[in-house]
Amino acid sequence: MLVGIPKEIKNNENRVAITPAGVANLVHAGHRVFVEKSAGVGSGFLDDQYTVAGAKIVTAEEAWSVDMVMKVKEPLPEEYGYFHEGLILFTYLHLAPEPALTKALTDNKVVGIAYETVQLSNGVLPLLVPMSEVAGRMATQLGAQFLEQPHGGKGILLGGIPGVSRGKVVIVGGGHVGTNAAKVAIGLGADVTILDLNPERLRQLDDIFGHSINTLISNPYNLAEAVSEADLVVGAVLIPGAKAPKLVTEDMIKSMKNGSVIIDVAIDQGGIFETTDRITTHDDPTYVKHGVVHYAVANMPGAVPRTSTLGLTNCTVPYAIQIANKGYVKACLEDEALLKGINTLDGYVTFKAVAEAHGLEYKEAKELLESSPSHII
Ligand SMILES: NC(=O)C1=CN([C@@H]2O[C@H](COP(=O)(O)OP(=O)(O)OC[C@H]3O[C@@H](n4cnc5c(N)ncnc54)[C@H](O)[C@@H]3O)[C@@H](O)[C@H]2O)C=CC1
Ligand SMILES: CC(=O)C(=O)O
Repeated sequence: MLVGIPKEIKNNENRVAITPAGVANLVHAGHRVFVEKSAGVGSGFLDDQYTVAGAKIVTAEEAWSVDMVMKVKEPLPEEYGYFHEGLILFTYLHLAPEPALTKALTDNKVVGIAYETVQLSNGVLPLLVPMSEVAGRMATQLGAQFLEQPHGGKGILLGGIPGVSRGKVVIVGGGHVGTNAAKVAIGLGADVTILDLNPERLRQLDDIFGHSINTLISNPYNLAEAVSEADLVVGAVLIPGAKAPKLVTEDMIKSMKNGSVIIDVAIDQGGIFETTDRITTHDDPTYVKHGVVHYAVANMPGAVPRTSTLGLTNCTVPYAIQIANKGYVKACLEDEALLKGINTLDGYVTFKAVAEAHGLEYKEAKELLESSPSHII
């Protein structure tokens, strides 16, 4: 199979979908790899390293004229023109809040396999986890920074000092982002509260962190109370593949003190705060609404590309090799986790929550794959 790796074009997105080691693995398995010129530079990988590993350095157009494109972020409108029928696109897609991208993929009959919906039988999302680890740790780090007065915050140190109280961090959603945000917040000495809908998850968090955290079941009453007292709120809720629920209302934001900070990590799925009505960029990451600093960058790990590229590709490349070796039909029919990653196929939306988000017809990927000529042969 011919695999293409375009350079990412999103604002300050310096991750790349493959390392030279990943290229060597694909080449060793008998595949060809086209890497767009300078695609890896932001992550510290030079064209020469890719060449030595067996890749060919090409233009953007050539990197898209392949059987399978591996990317990091969802394609931007400038890239839709490269879509072609039967192209396998293996990347984060986040289609629920993206009607135009969903249409471009279905109109062009692209096989859209989304990293974020590949799901193991125990519910874990193996290709989202590494970036959630990064974004969760960054969320507290960034929150602490934006609480500093020169960055628009109320001017508090999350850990306090002897004789002065600690800052309050409220984390909504106790999954991978939430747990990693908590680790850093506890390390800084903050007063940490985690809300989750799932009591079993709260039990696990209690076992992990003990008395270093407070746990609260997530409901509008508890959320309103916790948010009103918080210095920093981290939005870390996920319903896989679906648009994020707007759990924190505008009134709750109004109840926060001026100079408080919210970090809406879940903005890639639309965000959980009613007031994060737009995505921000690493160039201009915050805006102030009702006196509260809002951060809503949808590619947070792009700011630490070296760590993120290594962490992401550790997990994505083994799946890419499966797809390249077997073809997507066989690979997805033989691996339930990968099958769940298919969001668009043969011109249809094949992920229920995405179809529901856009009012489009839903078709089961398995059915379409089983009736595909390459399966029948
Ligand atoms: N902005 C960015 O750059 C990045 C964003 N993300 C996003 O962060 C979000 C969270 O991801 P993960 O932590 O990996 O998901 P996860 O699945 O590990 O955790 C989500 C948690 O939310 C909980 N939850 C669901 N409904 C809830 C409710 N009503 N109230 C409270 N908790 C609720 C679940 O029980 C679960 O524990 C996702 O949207 C993900 O795509 C991840 C990485 C980077
Ligand atoms: C998960 C995601 O949106 C990211 O890593 O950018």
